[in-house]
Amino acid sequence: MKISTTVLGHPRIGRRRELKKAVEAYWTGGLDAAGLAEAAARIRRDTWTALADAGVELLPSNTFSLYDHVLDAAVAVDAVPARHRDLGLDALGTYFAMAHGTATTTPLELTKWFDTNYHHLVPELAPGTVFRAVPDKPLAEYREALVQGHDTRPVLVGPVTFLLLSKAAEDAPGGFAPLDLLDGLLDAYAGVLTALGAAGASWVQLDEPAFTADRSPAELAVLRTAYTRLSTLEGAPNILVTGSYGHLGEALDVLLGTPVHGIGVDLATDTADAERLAAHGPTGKLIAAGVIDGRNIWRADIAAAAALAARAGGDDLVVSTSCSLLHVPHDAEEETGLAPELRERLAFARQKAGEVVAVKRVLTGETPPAAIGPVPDAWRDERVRERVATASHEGRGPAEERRRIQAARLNLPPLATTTIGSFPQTPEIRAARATHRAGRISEAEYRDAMRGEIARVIGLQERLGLDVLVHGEAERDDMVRYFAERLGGFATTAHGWVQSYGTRCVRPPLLYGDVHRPAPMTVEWSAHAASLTEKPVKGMLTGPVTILAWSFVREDQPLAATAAQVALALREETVDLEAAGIGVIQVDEPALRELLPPRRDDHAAYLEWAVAAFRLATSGVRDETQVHTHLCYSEFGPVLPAIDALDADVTSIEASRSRLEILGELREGGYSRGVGPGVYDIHSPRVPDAAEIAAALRKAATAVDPRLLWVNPDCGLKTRRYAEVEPALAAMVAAAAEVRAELNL
Ligand SMILES: Nc1nc2c(c(=O)[nH]1)N[C@@H](CNc1ccc(C(=O)N[C@@H](CCC(=O)N[C@@H](CCC(=O)N[C@@H](CCC(=O)O)C(=O)O)C(=O)O)C(=O)O)cc1)CN2
Ligand code: MET
Ligand SMILES: [Zn+2]
Repeated sequence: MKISTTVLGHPRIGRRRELKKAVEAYWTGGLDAAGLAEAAARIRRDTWTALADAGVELLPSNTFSLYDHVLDAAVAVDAVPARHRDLGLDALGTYFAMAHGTATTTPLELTKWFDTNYHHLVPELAPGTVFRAVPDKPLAEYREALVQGHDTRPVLVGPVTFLLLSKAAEDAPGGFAPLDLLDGLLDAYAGVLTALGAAGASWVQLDEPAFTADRSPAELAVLRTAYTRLSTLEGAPNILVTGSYGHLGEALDVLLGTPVHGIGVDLATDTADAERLAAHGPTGKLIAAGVIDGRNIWRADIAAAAALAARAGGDDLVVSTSCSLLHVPHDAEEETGLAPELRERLAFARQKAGEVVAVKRVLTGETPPAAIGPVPDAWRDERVRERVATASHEGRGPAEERRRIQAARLNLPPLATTTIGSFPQTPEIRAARATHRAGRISEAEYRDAMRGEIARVIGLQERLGLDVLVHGEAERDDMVRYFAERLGGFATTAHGWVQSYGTRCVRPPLLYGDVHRPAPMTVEWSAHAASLTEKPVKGMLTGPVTILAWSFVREDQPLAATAAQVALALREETVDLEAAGIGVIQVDEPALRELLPPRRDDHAAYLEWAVAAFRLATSGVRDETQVHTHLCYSEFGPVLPAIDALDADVTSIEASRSRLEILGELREGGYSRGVGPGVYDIHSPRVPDAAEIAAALRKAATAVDPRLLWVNPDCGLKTRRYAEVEPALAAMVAAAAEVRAELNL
C-alpha cells in the first residue's frame, strides 16, 4: 500500500495580507505591474516552502490568485465578456475590469462560493462564446515551482463546476444554458491540460465541488462525459477530481466508472463517501482522503482521521484536506495573545499541513497520535444553558397588525429611502482605531472620534434627504468581530485573516464557549445618533446565523444550540435598544443562505434552527418597533419560504447584480412584507445615475406592491469612498422622488 500527503489548496493572501496591500497599491498607482508580480511570486514561494517544511509530499500549484480562482478559470479558457475585452486594456487591466468594473462597465456578478464566506465571480456565457485554451497562468506557476525544486500538481476549477457556476449573459437567448457549451469548453480544457503535460506536470487537480450538492441525472451524465474524455487525452497529466464541502454520493459512483486517475473526497464535512468507497472495494485509483477539515480551525483527532482515511483509501492513498485551505488563516502560532488552553486547540493552515503528515505517520506506524484534552470547565456557563432551555420566540402580534401600528408611529413616505447600515470606513476612522489599539489614544478619545463621525454621517443623511437614518457603523471594524469582542465565549485573533473576496479579508472570531452578553454592545452609538435628528434611526445588529457563519464555531454541540445562545444575547440587545427609544432595529442575516447545506435533504433541519434563532433574537420587542433584516450575496430561491418565516417587518435584499431576479421569485411566493430590493451595486466603484435607479425602481414596482417597497442600496457602504457614496445616494433619493410622483402614491 502506498501512502502520501497533500493539501488541496492554500491561503494566498500572504501571512500579513501582502497580496491585499500589493493589489490595492497597484490599483491606486503606487505599485507597477512588475512590483505586483514580485509580491505575488513571494507569496507563492512562501506557500511551497511552508508546505514542504511541514513534510507535505505532493504540493499543489495554481492555487494562488490575484483576485479569484473562478475568474482565473474564465481567463484560462478565454471566457472574457465583450464589454471587458472591448476596453482594449492589457491582460491585467482586463482581468481587474472583470473583477470590479470600471467607470463605464459593470463587473461580473459576485456570489458565494458554496457554503463558505468566500465569494467568487460568475463567468458570463452565451451561445456565441468561443473558448480557447489560455494556459499561461497555470503553466507559469508550474514552471516557477519547478525551478524552486517542487514538481507540483496544478489545480483548476473543473469544467463541469465551471459551467454550473456560470450564468447566461444578459443578451443570451431564453433557452440557453451554460451546460450547452460543454464540448467547446472540454476542447479548451484539453488544450490547457496537454500544455501542462508537455511542461512536465504528471498530475492536475480538477475541483468539482458542484457535485457535493444534489445533481440531476443529466448533470451527472455531463460529469461522466467530461471525465471520460479528459482522462483519456493523449499527452495530458493524470487527473485528480475532487469534491469538497459535502459528500459526492452518486457523483462518486459516476467518477469511479470513468478512467479518471484519482478522486478526492471531503470526509471532514461528511463521512458518507468513505462508506461508499469501502463498499465499492478496490478502485484502482488514487484516493485523496480529505480527513483534515479545511474549513474549521480546531485541531483534528489524528487517530480518528487516520482510521477514516484507512477506510476510504485503497492501495494508493493520499492523506489530504477536505477542501482548499483558502478558508483558514495562516498560522495559529502567531496568536500569542490567546489563552494557551485555547491556542493549543487550534490548527490554522500551517498546523493543518502538519496534521496531514501526522495522519500518515500514524497510518505507517511511525508515531502514535497525540491526544487532545477535554474542553475546559470554565468554558461552560450553566446560567446561559438554563436560559436557552426556557426561551421562547413567540411574542409579537400578527405582521399585518404590526404594519399598521408602525406606519402610524413612523409616518414614512411610500418608497421610503434608507441605507443598509455602514458608511465608508475612512482612513481617519481606521487610523483612530489603530492608534487606540496601540494605546496611543485613550478610550475616551476614541469614543469622541466615533461620536464625531456619527454626527457627520447623520448630518450627511439629513442633507441628502434620506428617510430612515443609520449611525454608520464607524465603530465596527467588522460586523461580526465587533460583537464577538463584546460577547463572552468568543475570542478574536490578531493575524487570523481569511480572504472573503478579491482584496477583502476578514478575521473570523473563535466561538469556543457558552455565549453571554456582559453589557449592552451598540446602545450608546445608536442613542447618540438618535439624539442628533428628528428622523428615525435604525439600530443595527448582526444576526445569530451570520455570527455563526462568519466565526469558527465549537464542534462539541449542535450549531442549533450555539445559535440559540447567540440569539439570546442579541435579544437582550434589542430590548435595550428599544428602551433607549430606538424604533427601528435591523438584524442583518447576510449569511442565512450561506449555511444552507448543499443537499436538499438537509435543508429543512437547518432552516428550522436558523429561523428559530432569528426569531428568538427579534421577538422580544413590542409591535410598534419595526424589525428589519438584510440579506445579500446569493441566490435566495431555496430559502424564500424561510425569509418569510423570519417574520421581519422589512427585508432589504441584494438584487442589482442579479438584475432584480429576486423580485419575480418573491411575487410568486406571495410575499407581503416590506421589501427593499437593492437598487444599485455597492461592490463596484461605479456611481449610478438617477435615471438608472429610477428604472430599477419602476421594474421593482411592477413586481411587488409599491406600498411595500423600500429604496436602498444592495448592501452596506463601508467599502466605498465618500466621493462615490454621496452622488450615488443623492441619485437614489432623487429617483425615489421621481418614481413616487409617477406612481401617485
Ligand atoms: N466577517 C464578514 N464577512 C463578510 C462580510 C463582512 O462584512 N464581514 N461582508 C460580506 C463581504 N465581505 C467583506 C469582507 C471584508 C470586507 C472588508 O472591508 N475588510 C477589510 C478589513 C476590515 C477590518 O478588519 N478593518 C480593521 C483594520 C484592520 C487592518 O487593516 N489593520 C491594519 C492596521 C490598522 C490600519 O492601519 O488600518 C493591519 O492589521 O495591518 C479596522 O477597521 O480596524 C479589508 O479587507 O480591508 C468587506 C466585505 C460577506 N462576508
Ligand atoms: N449592516 C451591514 C452593513 O451595512 C450589513 C452588511 S451585509 C454584508 O455593512
Ligand atoms: Zn449586505
